[in-house]
Amino acid sequence: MPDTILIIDDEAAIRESLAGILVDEGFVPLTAASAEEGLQVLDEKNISLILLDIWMPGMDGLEALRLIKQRFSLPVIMISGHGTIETAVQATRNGAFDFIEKPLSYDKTILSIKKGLQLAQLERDNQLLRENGPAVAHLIGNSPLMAHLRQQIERVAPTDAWVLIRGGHGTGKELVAQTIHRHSLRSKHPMVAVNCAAIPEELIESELFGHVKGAFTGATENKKGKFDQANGSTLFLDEIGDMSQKSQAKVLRILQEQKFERVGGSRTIEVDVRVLAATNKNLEEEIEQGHFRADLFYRLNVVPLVVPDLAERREDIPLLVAEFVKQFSHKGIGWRHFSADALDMLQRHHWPGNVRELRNLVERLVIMTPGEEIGAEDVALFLGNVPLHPPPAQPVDPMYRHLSFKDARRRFETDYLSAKIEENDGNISKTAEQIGMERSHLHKKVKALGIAVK
Ligand SMILES: Nc1ncnc2c1ncn2[C@@H]1O[C@H](COP(=O)(O)OP(=O)(O)OP(=O)(O)O)[C@@H](O)[C@H]1O
Repeated sequence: MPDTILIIDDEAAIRESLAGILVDEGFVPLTAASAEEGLQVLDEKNISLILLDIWMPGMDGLEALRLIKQRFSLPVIMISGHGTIETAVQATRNGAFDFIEKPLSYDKTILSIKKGLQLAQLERDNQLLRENGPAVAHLIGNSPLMAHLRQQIERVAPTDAWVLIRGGHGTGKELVAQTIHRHSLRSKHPMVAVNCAAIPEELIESELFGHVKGAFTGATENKKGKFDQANGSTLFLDEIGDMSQKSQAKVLRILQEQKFERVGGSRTIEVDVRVLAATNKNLEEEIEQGHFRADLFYRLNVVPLVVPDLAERREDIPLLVAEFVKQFSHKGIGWRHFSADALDMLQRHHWPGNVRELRNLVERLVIMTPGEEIGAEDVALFLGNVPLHPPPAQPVDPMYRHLSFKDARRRFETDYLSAKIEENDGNISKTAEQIGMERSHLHKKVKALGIAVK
């Protein structure tokens, strides 16, 4: 989408010639004949950069620059016919990005505009990276379900299709969205994420679409929404099932026309945004109950992705544990290692909170276990009394398969006691003590079973 550049200059000839140059270079020019008019345009339009004359009747360029910088973070290039070093220094101090002199050189002006736009984009990206936290993790897991999901991601990522990601809490829906974005043509800008469930219903619209000053109590300034921030990039709408009907209607319109209006505003804003949406709600049920728009659901669900519950891909648990141990060790905790029994126990847990629950548990264990090895006892301590997924039933040992219960028991007792007595070199007292049995009782058993003692 082309950048819109605002030219504020009282000389009509300058405005016209600059506008012509800008059109030739693929920008959209807007013009204002005074600082006051320029400030008005800024309130109403989505401007990427300003060319601002210094000497104008009424409010001069330096004062306008001060007001603009207070309210917007936009690159401003000052232009002047009577440039002096002092005014240039003053303008830079007030936050001007560059200073060019009349008569304007075509090349210099375009170069300065391009640099200013690049810098603004870098600043926006940095801001988003700061807001969205550290670098994105990789999707771990080799189970057939994860391999299938990865294939689907690879197929859909480079297209511009909107995607609905479904799955339980903490299964990794946001990570899937990040992975799609990272493999998309929009990946040079950060993805913008919004958790619709975390924002009070009355503020969702303003958060997503922005608002104009005075739209509601507390709206003291014009504010850009997440759709503006994500222009040219990807917007991740988490918990889309929690969005109000009004917001759903607006999102549907963006999907169809890439247009929306700010809260309280009448101007239509065009954006180029790809939306990835996620939900753990049953949207079909929400539609039936009249809470979710069927048309939005069908438009979003063109490429449905389902992130499986962790309990459906237990084979991924050892890999995930290894990855999380690595992440936490980097935080200065030191290396830990999970014993085979501990991993087995983790694989039998039912994980209602999915990967997030596993990650939190590994973090707690890594911090709280003093030794290097984390054993099944440590895991049991932290998992508490939560019922474990029962281990799959083992087939009956062929040795007992055709015996009655009584004979199988006799066979087991004979084998077990013979082995234990041999281990203790035929010493009945030592054996009884080791296996927790009365000595006299063991004697009777040995006799009854006909075990030969050396
Ligand atoms: N396959 C995976 N590989 C590595 N880490 C994962 C994986 N899946 C999830 N995680 C991690 O688990 C945590 C939860 O994942 P995420 O936030 O993506 O889940 P979600 O489904 O969006 O959760 P919610 O439903 O609560 O919004 C994050 O720290 C994420 O990095």
